[in-house]
Amino acid sequence: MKSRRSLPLVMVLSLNFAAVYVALLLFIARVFIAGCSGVSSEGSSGLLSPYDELYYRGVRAYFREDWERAAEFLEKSISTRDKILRIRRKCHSECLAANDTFPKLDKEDPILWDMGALEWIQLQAECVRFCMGQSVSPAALLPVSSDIEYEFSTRNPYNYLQVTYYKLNKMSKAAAAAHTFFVANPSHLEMRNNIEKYRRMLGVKEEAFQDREKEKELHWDMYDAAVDAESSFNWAKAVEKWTECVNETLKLTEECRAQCMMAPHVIPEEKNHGEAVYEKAADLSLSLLSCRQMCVSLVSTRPGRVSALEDFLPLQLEHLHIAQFKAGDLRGAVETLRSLLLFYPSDSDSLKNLELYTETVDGNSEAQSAGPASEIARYVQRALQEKALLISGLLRTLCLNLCEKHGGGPVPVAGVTVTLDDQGLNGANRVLLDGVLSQSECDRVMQLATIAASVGDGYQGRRSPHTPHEKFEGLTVLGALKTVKTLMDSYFRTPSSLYFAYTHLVCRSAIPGHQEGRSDLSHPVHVDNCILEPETRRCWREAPAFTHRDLSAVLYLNDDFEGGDFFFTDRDAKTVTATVKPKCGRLVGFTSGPVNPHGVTAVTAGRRCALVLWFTTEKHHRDMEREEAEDMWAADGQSMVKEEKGADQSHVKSARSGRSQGKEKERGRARRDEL
Ligand SMILES: O=C(O)CCC(=O)C(=O)O
Ligand SMILES: [Fe+2]
Repeated sequence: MKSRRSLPLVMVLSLNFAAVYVALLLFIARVFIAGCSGVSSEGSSGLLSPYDELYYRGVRAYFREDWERAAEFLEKSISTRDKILRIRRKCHSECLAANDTFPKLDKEDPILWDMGALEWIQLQAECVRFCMGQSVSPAALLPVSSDIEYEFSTRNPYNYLQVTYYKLNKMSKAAAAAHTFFVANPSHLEMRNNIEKYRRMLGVKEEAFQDREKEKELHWDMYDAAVDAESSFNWAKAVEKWTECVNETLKLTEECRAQCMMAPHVIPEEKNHGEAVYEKAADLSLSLLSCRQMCVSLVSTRPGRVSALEDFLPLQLEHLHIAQFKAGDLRGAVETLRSLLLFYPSDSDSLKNLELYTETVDGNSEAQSAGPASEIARYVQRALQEKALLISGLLRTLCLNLCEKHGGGPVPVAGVTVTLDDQGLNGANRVLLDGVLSQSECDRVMQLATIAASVGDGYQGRRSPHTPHEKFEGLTVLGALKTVKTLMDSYFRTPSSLYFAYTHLVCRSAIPGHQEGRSDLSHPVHVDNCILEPETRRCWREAPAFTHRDLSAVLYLNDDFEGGDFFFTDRDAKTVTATVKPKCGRLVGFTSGPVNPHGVTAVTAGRRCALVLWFTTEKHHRDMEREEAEDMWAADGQSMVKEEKGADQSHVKSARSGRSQGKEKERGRARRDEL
């Protein structure tokens, strides 16, 4: 007998331990969260244990070099996973039969569809969970980590098993494990060498080199057999093998899709958050649909290959109808061709073939009346429907972010009127409101700016960051301006809750004696939530821009100055599309993104003051400082505003200053500590 010691065993000892380790930590957390400390590897309750736990036990035993235990647990993890997947498949079909009214997309009201889909998903998931609960322990019902899924999908358990069986001197089992791993990892050189060595070992027969996962990939064998039969013109056999292959492919795809139901779909909790639930419902149904779509490429990818065989099912149908025609099964050929036409209804080759077949069978009414195979018809119908839903869902999600028309909602505050809308302002998602503040309110806020300036606000006496011809003062105003939020919320019909992101009062004063021949702007053209690149007309939604800003509002306080017009431009930052003359109580509101580049012309005389507000839909970006100040104000019922000392010009620099974003956050934190 040849020596076994020559087999190098370093190969798998270095195998993905890091990944396993990370996944192990995740698993421990999962068990901890599930509170199921007493999971028995044997499943003492008679229920199946979590296969990831069994796998970790196996891996731990492996690294302890406890080979008996390693083999036991690794094998158990593989067989338990198979059982659980089978049960899930069975439960899925049973539940589908009981809950088979998948919602149809309502084009008029996609939100209703999402809610319908959400309800359907929940019902189905609940049914599957209950069904599986009969044979699977509660811990094993929880989704496993993606690391573990990756381990199994790359057949890594067989990598461990190969060494384990070698150590246990079970060479045939080691050879099978090596082969099984190698099928999915054909460029693994060490495993190739190992297989060579096993082959040279006495006592290891050729049959030992079996693919233990073959059952899950039977369609590839059928596929290869069908191609073989075709090349030897054995049409009857080709028909048989292509038929088997089509059926197996459908079965595997359905099996894969059934698993999507259990992917970690989190049901929205914030029921009271109105529209946020709709968005989550949309996300949820989208993630389910994309998981199901992914199955098509998974099933069309040979083990060990990276890319899928394109159009796998139509390709098989194409081969099948030709084989059927050649074998003289005209009825079958017509039926298959009709199935193929479901995928590509206007494919000219298929239509010509159909014509040819029908001519050939002229008078054979039985063949003529053949329709598509019902199973394929169902499959295609559903796949197309899901694809349409997926595409419309993705478009809708994109649209919510990019192209949805905002604006046009009511302005529910007495005395406030819409002066100009999108049309009047010659753009999208813009509004000009008047009457938001009364003259006395404007005066009061203006006084604050004056007080702040006299007590030495951080901006006082400084040159404007944008132009040396103006003095620049700024101060944060907290507490007030809920009205602005109400107006913005209502007019722009924001789909989710709005939060104040940042609010401040900005005054720009002309410096006498510096106004000759000015050609600069008080505030250069910019976009509030991205970095505008006028040359390319692109806007980079990345740091240092305040990317979380969704809506912008500027509330003007006075008009006793010269210049200082607010204006919108095109993305070239040059073509002015609308101009707004500030005055007390006038509010210009707009979405903070690239459809609304804007700037301020030079203030050439006097002092121009405005409250500038930004809103976000991202809760974690809300202005804590403002909320806390508001709470304080509510508690002592005194001042409505809180002056902020040491404010710097970073706020008005908006998207262009790298420092400013960090500072805004930093200051937010510092202030909270002080409060
Ligand atoms: O003061 C204005 O009119 C506009 C200010 C502005 O666009 C900004 O601060 O980002
Ligand atoms: Fe701005």
